[in-house]
Order: sequence, then structure tokens, then C-alpha cells
Amino acid sequence: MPEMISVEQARDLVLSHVSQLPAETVPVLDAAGRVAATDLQSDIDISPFAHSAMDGFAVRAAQLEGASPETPVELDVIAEVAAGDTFDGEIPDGACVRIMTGAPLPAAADSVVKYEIVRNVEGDGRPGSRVAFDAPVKLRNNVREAGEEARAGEAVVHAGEVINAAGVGFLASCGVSEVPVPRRPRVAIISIGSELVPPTEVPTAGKIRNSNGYALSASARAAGAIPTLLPIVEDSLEALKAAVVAATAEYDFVVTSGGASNGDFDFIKPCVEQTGQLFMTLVNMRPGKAQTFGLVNGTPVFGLPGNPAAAYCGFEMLIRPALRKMQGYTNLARPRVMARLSRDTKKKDPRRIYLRATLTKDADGAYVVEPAKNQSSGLFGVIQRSNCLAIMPEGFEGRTAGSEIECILLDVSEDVAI
Ligand SMILES: Nc1nc2c(c(=O)[nH]1)N[C@H]1C(S)=C(S)[C@@H](COP(=O)(O)OP(=O)(O)OC[C@H]3O[C@@H](n4cnc5c(N)ncnc54)[C@H](O)[C@@H]3O)O[C@H]1N2
Ligand code: MOO
Repeated sequence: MPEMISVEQARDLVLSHVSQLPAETVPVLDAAGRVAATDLQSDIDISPFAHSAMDGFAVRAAQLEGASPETPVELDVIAEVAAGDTFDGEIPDGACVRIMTGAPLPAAADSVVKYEIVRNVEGDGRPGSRVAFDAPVKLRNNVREAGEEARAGEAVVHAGEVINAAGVGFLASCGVSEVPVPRRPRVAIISIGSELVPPTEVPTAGKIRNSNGYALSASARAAGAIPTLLPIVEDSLEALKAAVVAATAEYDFVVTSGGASNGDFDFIKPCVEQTGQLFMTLVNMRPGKAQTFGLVNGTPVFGLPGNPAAAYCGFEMLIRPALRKMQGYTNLARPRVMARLSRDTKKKDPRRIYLRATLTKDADGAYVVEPAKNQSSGLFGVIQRSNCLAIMPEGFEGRTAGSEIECILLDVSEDVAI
């Protein structure tokens, strides 16, 4: 096992140990944001029939040939067809049918002229009226054709596609009421530390509230997973082994935080080594170099560092892609943009640094990024007020104000193209 590996190597290592989960079936209403596990077919043509795109008059284009303001064509309105109705009768040469948006185009007509360019000669345009047309109409004008979007039996959404809100409507129109999607991973969140108390308690001397467990549960949920916040585990190898082994039997992925370093009470590395296979312990990133990954009972176990920002960044860079892969998503990287740095930024640590930062646009619409003043890895509030991670590449080279650096947009879906 190499000592320290790159973020990309670590991400690929974790990805190589997870696969797409088996499908579950969800009602189409719950399918937005999920990935289709199979091709989905329409049971009918979409649209099912040719219909009018406008309120107006259904005619045959040939009837209006030569129509002009000087030589208008006058037609008798013999019937009206509303959305939901049909008109199956003949339309004699001197006649037309009043038609509403969405109504089926009568078989005897081939085009629609909207109200606004038709004059009432007698009556109000309803059946019994006489109307005048001052211009010809193009064949199939204002007609939405049958099967324009899909044919019966055709795959309308393909396996691997992410279904969006419009897709839910499209599938509903195709008669798809249930959708098979890879199920969501069940993720166990274990906070390690004898100093930790639940947020409902006021911490006594030396104790702190378990904030990581809450942030990581929220991050897991935001990644589409189903998190379970398990009880806090004290700094004891035996207690940790028992908690981790029990979790691997019930969950698809186990995430711990804390106890990942080399202190006297840091036990996640020996825990994974003694109960399963340990693949990685150090990643060349800051915050969060102590990142542990292995398999226990064949279940991925990821030990994040205890410092809040280190745990958050480790989850973002190394766990979130894996949880998304398990749900069938193929875009696994958050969108990134290049932005001008707002101020000089020194670099005293050779690791790749993810600066917690705020991205805005200047008056010319160009991206500007302002790193938070306090980059302590102990702080969550700074990330609450940030919207990106600005990347300072490996090495000791700082960046001056105005230089371009790459920023990862937090809370923006991997499926958004920027
Ligand atoms: N001699 C060295 N010491 C440390 C190093 C080092 O390289 N050499 N690295 C530091 C860095 S960087 C980090 S990050 C931490 C990672 O160590 P651990 O994963 O063992 O973290 P802990 O010691 O358990 O906790 C660190 C810090 O975070 C607080 N914490 C832990 N869990 C939670 C939680 N659930 N909610 C809120 N806060 C939590 C904990 O109380 C500590 O303050 O090691 C450094 N040390
Ligand atoms: O892993 Mo620590 O929090 O890098 O800074």
C-alpha cells in the first residue's frame, strides 16, 4: 500500500470497489432526479392524434388558395370541435370547422388558421357564422402531428438517463406509471470520539457536540443516499470494531469520522486492517489527509478525519462520487469553473488545498473567487457561508490576486453542464 496517494487515485480506488445497486420500482411521481435502470417505452403515439396548436378554424389549404385582402375567401362555419371532442363529418368546399387548441384535426381538414387573422362576416365565429380569410394558409399550418415526439413501442427514456421534472411528465404521457431505478445506497454514519455528545446536550468540560455526524448525514442525503446516524462510538478499538462490523452487515456503505490519524486513540486504521482489507490511509489533500478506505465483510468502509472541514471535503471528493455511481449516475464530478482570485494566496503546505471560498461574478460577468479568511479545518460555519472549493494545486507555489484558479461548485449537480 503506497503511503500517500493523489485525490484522483483515491477517488478511483473507492469507485473501483462499488457497483450500481439493484433496481427498485418507484412511482413515476418519485422518479425525478433518479436514473432509469431500463429503457422505458411509450404505449401510444405521442401525440396520440394530430391536433390543433391554436384556437381558430380548421380548413383544407386548397380552399384558401388565392385568398388576399382584395379577394378574400369566405367560408361557412358548420361545426365546432373542442379539446376532448372529435369531428368526423365532411367539410364541403365552402365550409370550415371552428377548432380549439388541443382538439383533434378533423380528417376532412389539413390546416388551421388562428382566430386573430380571420374576420367575422356574419355572426360571432361560432357555428352558423360566416368568416373571411385574407391570405392563403400553408399545408399543416398550426397542426401538431400524431407521433411527433414518439411512436407506440418506442423507447422514450433510455437506461442510464437521469429523469428530470419534464421527464416525469413525458413518462406520464407515455403511460409509464412506475419506473425501475437503481436503489439508493443505505449509508451508516458513525462518529468516533469519547469527546462527543449529541447536539441535544450542552457539552461539559472537554466535550463537544457531534456536528460531523449531522453534516455527513446531510451530505449523504444530498448525494441521494439514505443515511442512518448510528450512536457515537468511544475511542476504543474493540468498541469501534464491534460497531463497524455490525454496520457492514446492514448497510451498503459505512462512513466514520474521527480517529483517522496517528494519535494514541485513533483506531479506524487498525479496525479496518483487523476486520477486513485496508486499501488506503493517506491522500494528498488539505483539509483531510488522513482518509482511510477498505472493505469489511465486502462492504466499503470509509474513515474520514475528525476535523469538520476535513471530513466534509473527504466526503465531497471521495465518497459522493461512489454513492452516485451506486445509483447509476455517470457524471461523477461537480461542475468546475475558472475564476480570478480576489487576493494573493500563499501556500505553505505541499498538498493540494481545497480553499473554502465564495464565487461571484464581476460587472463584466467574469467569475471572481474570494477565499474565506479563516481556512481552519475545524470550522463548519465557513463552509455554510461558502459556495465553492477553490483548488490550489500540489506544491509550494502560491497564487497572486487576479490569477485564474479552478473552483468546484458546491451544491450544484454533476449533471449541470457549465
Ligand atoms: N501529530 C499530528 N497530529 C495531527 C495531524 C498530524 O498530521 N500529525 N493531523 C491533524 C489533522 S490535519 C487532522 S484532520 C486530524 C485528523 O485526525 P483524526 O481523524 O484522528 O481526528 P480526531 O483526533 O478524532 O479529531 C480531530 C478534531 O475533530 C474533532 N471532531 C472529531 N469528531 C468530531 C465530530 N463528530 N463532530 C465534531 N468534531 C469532531 C475532534 O474533537 C478534534 O478536535 O488530526 C490532526 N492531528
Ligand atoms: O486533515 Mo486536516 O484537517 O488536513 O487539516
